Amino acid sequence: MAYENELHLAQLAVQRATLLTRRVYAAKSKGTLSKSDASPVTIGDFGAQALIIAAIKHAFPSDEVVGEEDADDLRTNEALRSQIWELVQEATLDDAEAEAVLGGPIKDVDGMLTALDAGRSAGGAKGRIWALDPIDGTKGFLRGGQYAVCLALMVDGEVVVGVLGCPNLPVDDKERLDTSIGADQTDAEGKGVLFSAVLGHGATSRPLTRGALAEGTTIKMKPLEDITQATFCESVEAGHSSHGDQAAIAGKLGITKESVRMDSQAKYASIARGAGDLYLRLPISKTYQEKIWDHAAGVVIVGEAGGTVTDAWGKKLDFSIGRTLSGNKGVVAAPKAIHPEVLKVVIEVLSSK
Ligand SMILES: Nc1ncnc2c1ncn2[C@@H]1O[C@H](COP(=O)(O)O)[C@@H](O)[C@H]1OP(=O)(O)O
Ligand SMILES: [Mg+2]
Repeated sequence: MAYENELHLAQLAVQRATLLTRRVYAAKSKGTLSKSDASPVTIGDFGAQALIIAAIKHAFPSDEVVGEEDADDLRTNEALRSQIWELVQEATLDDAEAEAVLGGPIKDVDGMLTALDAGRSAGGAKGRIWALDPIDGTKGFLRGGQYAVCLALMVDGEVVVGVLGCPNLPVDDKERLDTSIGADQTDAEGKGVLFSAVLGHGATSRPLTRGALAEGTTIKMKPLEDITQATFCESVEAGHSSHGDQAAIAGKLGITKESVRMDSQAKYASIARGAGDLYLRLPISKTYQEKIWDHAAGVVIVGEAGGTVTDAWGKKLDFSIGRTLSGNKGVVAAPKAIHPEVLKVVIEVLSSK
């Protein structure tokens, strides 16, 4: 299979980093996250980004990375730096082979800072560039709801590999799909899902483990014969997409079920495995540009599970422009067969404003 080594590296790197974020949340819940006064999101973000970039640079030294964070804050904040260094050192997988693929633990503090700083790529249309969001859905992370550790590889501007670590999604998609799953979160095994896809080679999911990867299962979007029976996903945050426009679109499509609101790219993952059908993200701000790391992994996973993802005007999401999706507005994700019908209504609603 194409990109087999990249996929394996990405899966293990995301798994190791996701476990770190879960440990941060557990420490926050227990009140033992006291060393610096930084928010748990900041701590998790830095730790996860350092771990993932260190692994990428070990395996593919000349690849670039577009990451959300850099090391500036850590260079000036000693308490934060040592807290994150401690966490990063402890974050090893329980499997020597997996650790060897990742290059083992980061060697020293400088190595951690160098890894963080390697996320400054400007992106673009040429070469191999990874897009990384160490904690997507920060609000979800803080409320013990959905969040995701997101990593994708783009080659010449096209997303070819995507991996999402969703530690608070139920392993069994028949379980309820809501946002109150992580309230009693620990870093114990038995919760969470790792999703992945390679362009042209399908999408899979597997339970999140602490060691070697669990066996993967192919995922597919739910075949939807009657659009009025659809379940649509949207952001929890009303400031991130227009709940009003999305309700109007659902109404025009004859959808009567209430939307499922969740944070992060867990929405892409959920519809890809058939726990929901549509994802609507209608722009609310005229100026906000979506970031590539907020969509790259989710888009290839939905595409490989039988879906189509475009922006709100039907354009393909263009990951080749730089760090943002400056050529696009909004997101419409749906099973291939019904995407045109959904898009028609989206455009009607947007045009009538
Ligand atoms: N005005 C906005 N419109 C759309 N997305 C936004 C906006 N402001 C922030 N975001 C991004 O939405 C993502 C979360 O989306 P969701 O609501 O689906 O969980 C975050 O990565 C967040 O970026 P940031 O992390 O820079 O705040
Ligand atoms: Mg994000």
